[in-house]
Amino acid sequence: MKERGRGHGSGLTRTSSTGSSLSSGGGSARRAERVQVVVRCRPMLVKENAEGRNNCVLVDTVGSTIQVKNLKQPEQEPKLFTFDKTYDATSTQKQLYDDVAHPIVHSVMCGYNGTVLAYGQTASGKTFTMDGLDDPPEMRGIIPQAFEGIFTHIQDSQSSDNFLVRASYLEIHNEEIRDLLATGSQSSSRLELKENVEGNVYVKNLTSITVQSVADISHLLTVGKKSRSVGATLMNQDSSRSHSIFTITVEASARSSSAETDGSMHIRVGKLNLVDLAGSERLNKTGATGDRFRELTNINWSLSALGNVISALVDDKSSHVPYRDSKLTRLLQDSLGGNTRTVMIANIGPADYNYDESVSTLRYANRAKSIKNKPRINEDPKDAILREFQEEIARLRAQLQASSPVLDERTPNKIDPSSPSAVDLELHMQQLRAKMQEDMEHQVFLHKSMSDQAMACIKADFEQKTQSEMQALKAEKERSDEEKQRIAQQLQQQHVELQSHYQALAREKEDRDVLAAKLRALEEKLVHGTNNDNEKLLEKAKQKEVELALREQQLQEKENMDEERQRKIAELEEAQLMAEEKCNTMEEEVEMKTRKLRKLMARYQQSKNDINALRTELQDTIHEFQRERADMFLSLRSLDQQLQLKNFLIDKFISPEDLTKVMRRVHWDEENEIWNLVQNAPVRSLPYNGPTRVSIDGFTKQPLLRPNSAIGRSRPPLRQPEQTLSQSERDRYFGQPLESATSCLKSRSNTSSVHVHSPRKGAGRSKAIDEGKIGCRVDNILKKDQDVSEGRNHFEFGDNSQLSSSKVDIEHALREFRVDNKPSFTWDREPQQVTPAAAGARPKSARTKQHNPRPRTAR
Ligand SMILES: Nc1ncnc2c1ncn2[C@@H]1O[C@H](COP(=O)(O)OP(=O)(O)OP(=O)(O)O)[C@@H](O)[C@H]1O
Repeated sequence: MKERGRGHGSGLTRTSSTGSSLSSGGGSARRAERVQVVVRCRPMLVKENAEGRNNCVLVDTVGSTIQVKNLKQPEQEPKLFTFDKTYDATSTQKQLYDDVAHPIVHSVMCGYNGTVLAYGQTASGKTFTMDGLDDPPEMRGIIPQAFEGIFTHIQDSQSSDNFLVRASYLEIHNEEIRDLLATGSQSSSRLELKENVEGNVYVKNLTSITVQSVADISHLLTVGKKSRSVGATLMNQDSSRSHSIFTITVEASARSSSAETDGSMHIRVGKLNLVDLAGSERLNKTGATGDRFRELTNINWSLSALGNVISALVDDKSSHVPYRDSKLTRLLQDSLGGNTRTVMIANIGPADYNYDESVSTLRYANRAKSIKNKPRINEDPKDAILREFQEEIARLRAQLQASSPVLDERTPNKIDPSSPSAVDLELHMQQLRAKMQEDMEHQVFLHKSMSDQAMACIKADFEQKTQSEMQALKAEKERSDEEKQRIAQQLQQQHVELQSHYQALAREKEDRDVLAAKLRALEEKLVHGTNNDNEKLLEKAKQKEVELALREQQLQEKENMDEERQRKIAELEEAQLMAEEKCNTMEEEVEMKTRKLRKLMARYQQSKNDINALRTELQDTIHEFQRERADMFLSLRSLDQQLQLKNFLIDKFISPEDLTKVMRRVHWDEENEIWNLVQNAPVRSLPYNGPTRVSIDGFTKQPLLRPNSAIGRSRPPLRQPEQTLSQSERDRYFGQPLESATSCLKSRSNTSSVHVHSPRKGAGRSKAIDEGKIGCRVDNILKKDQDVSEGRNHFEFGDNSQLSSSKVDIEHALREFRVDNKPSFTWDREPQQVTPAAAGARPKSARTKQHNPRPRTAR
């Protein structure tokens, strides 16, 4: 795990996953359980009501069935489907959450992986079900309600339990994975899928942010939603053009409390995937063009890959599950047939004009019902981040304790209290002086009353005494001066010691502050339970477990009862038949046989009905298949046209030598599924004998064909651009000035116009194929806008640094071309003057800009 800075508000922490797998580690084994499938039918939209659409869906919420009637063929029986639960237009967001998502959220808090996946046609209510509306609160969808569910669970847990909650948000748009929480330049970069040693798929460098509250995680959802690819379609004003996955990872550490366990701390890691798939749409129904066309092709492709995975999972004979067919199926690998509790919510609309799509959605969902997963608790996985955090917190705490201040021990030696201080000595001398003064005054008083002799005696005595005292005092003073000096030295030394001690203390305090801040930051990332009432908690946990067990039991019982009922009916019928067979009388026999016959007739009728139902189903499937085939054909045709355009451009503007050079350097990047130009690559030996056309997939050679001319005009020579290019040492793609290409084009334009066959005409296409124009590919043309109604094709080019100068050449040339349904391309003699027809054939932006990068997806 790699820290990438702080996020919003109260301590969100960004991390990037580098392969953490949640399903690793020991886990308690569980029996296989079915993917739960529920269906929600939204109410009629205002637009649909205004258009006078009829309702063709009948939802039975009690019997969990749903019937769809084809109002165009009233004689046809309605199609009946049974699911785990069905919800009609009156269903509330809370009802959906409580029934469908709450059990999954609860499982995630216990260490299971869980997935809630919304599937359905465009505008069927997937985003409404998953995200809902912010206001009023009861309109919030499953995702915001799950946030509350998770943090309420944490609050209700014991205060000794620690939780680490992380969130990530990604979208798959046009088969590219984008990080919806990334900031700056990273937000537009596409991410790679990786697989770790345990075979778990993860997204490399996906931002994962630690959150501490509902507000934190809701903020992430809001931020991510702003970056999501959304666009208006004929059917939905705010249609999601990508599949989105909001993932919440909850790591919980709790002491095991059961009698069998040792009471040690365990970490459980649950991962909740909240998936809002992009809506399926028929290509011919939406009239999508340009970017929308490309998006739709990708959406339908990945949804059909998901359908194939579902089919393979429920088909006992199938030994291979094609998870690798799309990014979506790879990311959902664990949710479909893996270690995850999964609920699929199939959304449909009630309007009759969506009959086909609704039936198709219900069929898709019906198949998913049979998928079996094997969820298990992810206990003590090796790579749990919570464990790392807890170990780090313990280490920091120990470090902090060890470094607590020990001021007393380290205080420098105190001054010896027995040694007389200089102050005391001064005081002592002053007292002595005062005493001497007093003595002298006393002597003067005595002197007045004594004889001279006595006086002389006393004086001599006094002087002697004074002298000796003075000497003693002097000696004392000398000692005191020495002492003073010693004390001063001692004081200075102590001062130095104190200084260094204070410095050490300051350093220590800084270290402690850093440690404390680190500890605080780590502790802040964890969320704790707040409940200390153990008995209440245990009771609550038990109650929840009982509820969960009850739910499971009810489900199991329902399944068992169905089986039992079927078995009993068969047994009774058998017994009745046996008893009846024993009847002796003719009458009884006749009666019995009549009954038998009736029964057989009933069975026959039933079988007939079944066969009819199967026949209808087969017809529906064929119908559906044909529709899909038509869609596929449309996309194929579009791709074919693009291919022909690229071939045409290669033929006209890239010399065979250049092409050979490029072919020697191109390399297919398996991982990213793109072609790259490898610079300084060892040159592959490729025999080249004169003008050659090369196809990417085999370096086949064909004689170079000069371009055809328009009727009545001479054919343009290829020699001049060839010469220009052959004189150049370097690849034309790296640095050949634009002017040379332009002049080359101009000189070619002086000769004549170029005539090629329109790719739309069958004869033209086959001729192009005959002439070997198909077979080359350059992937620098990024957009083709097909305006079918006007019968024109627009071509635009995007940024591709590796082929930039070649792209500019081609773009420049295209500015002078018009491509339309007529069986020829017209190339004006004067390239700067675009004919009115050509002007109509190109979007304005493409004509006015020299370099026209691919327009960004609308968000
Ligand atoms: N249960 C519902 N109750 C009321 N309105 C709903 C319900 N479900 C969907 N809608 C409305 O239907 C419209 C389309 O819904 P939504 O955008 O959720 O569809 P979608 O399936 O996500 O479409 P797309 O795949 O194009 O993104 C929205 O205006 C939404 O408010």
